[in-house]
Amino acid sequence: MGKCKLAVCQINVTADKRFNINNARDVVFRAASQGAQIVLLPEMFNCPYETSLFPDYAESYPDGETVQMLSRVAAELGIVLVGGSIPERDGDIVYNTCFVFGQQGGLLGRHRKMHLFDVDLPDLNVQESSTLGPGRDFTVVDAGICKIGVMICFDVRFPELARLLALAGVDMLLIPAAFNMVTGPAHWDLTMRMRAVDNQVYVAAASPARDEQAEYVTYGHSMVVDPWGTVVAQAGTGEEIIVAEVNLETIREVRERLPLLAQRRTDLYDLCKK
Ligand SMILES: O=C(O)CCC(=O)C(=O)O
Repeated sequence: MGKCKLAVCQINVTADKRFNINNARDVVFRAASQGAQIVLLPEMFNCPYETSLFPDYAESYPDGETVQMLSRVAAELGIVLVGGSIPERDGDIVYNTCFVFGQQGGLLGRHRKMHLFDVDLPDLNVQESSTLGPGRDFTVVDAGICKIGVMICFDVRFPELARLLALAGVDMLLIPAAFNMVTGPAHWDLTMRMRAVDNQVYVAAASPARDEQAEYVTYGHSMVVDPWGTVVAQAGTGEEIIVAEVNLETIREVRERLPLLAQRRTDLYDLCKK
């Protein structure tokens, strides 16, 4: 069973789309120079996280400048690039989409955020569905060295999705995300670690760096969690690359000693039968 190096890039995101694209490119180069074979970028890395701005920053596949950059950089560096997310326009609908490119620059997968972040909390009202449409497809990417399941931010709160991806055989859940100063301190570590423990997979989440002046202040603290739930790497709040080794043997060992997936009582779980 194999090992690989995963880099999670916590990057600055500004109102300047061109800056964001160039900065992401530079940071991915730095991550690859540290030996990373798989590189993960944050949610909405080419656009401030403001629902009203998503349509203005949106672009289409394959002609958009951000996706073109991601494909070129993946090929140039010979890495698997899990390109965070960007607003993607398809006809009349804008999606919150993660494009994954392979070592030759080809598209390996595309995840459109399934669960839109519509919440009304004290000090936080976000209605993604005011400008975005929800995705419908599960995204499992065969990256050669390992199988990757992709979820975007709020998707992580739905254990069903992570479980379906685990049952489909993924070794890691890669999550472009942008928690905030209300839900981040309360739930970021807990949720990421829980999805790893539930499913005995690696979990990595990439956040934009924190900008205190932004309308939506992101939490930061990008992290990598191993299948035992241990946080093996974690960023602070500024721009930072964290690198971790992913060891597929660790997944096998944890599952052998604590066989959660095998001990599920699927014979009892169908409530409709009662
Ligand atoms: O689930 C959360 O607390 C944050 C979700 C979020 O920020 C998002 O989905 O963009």
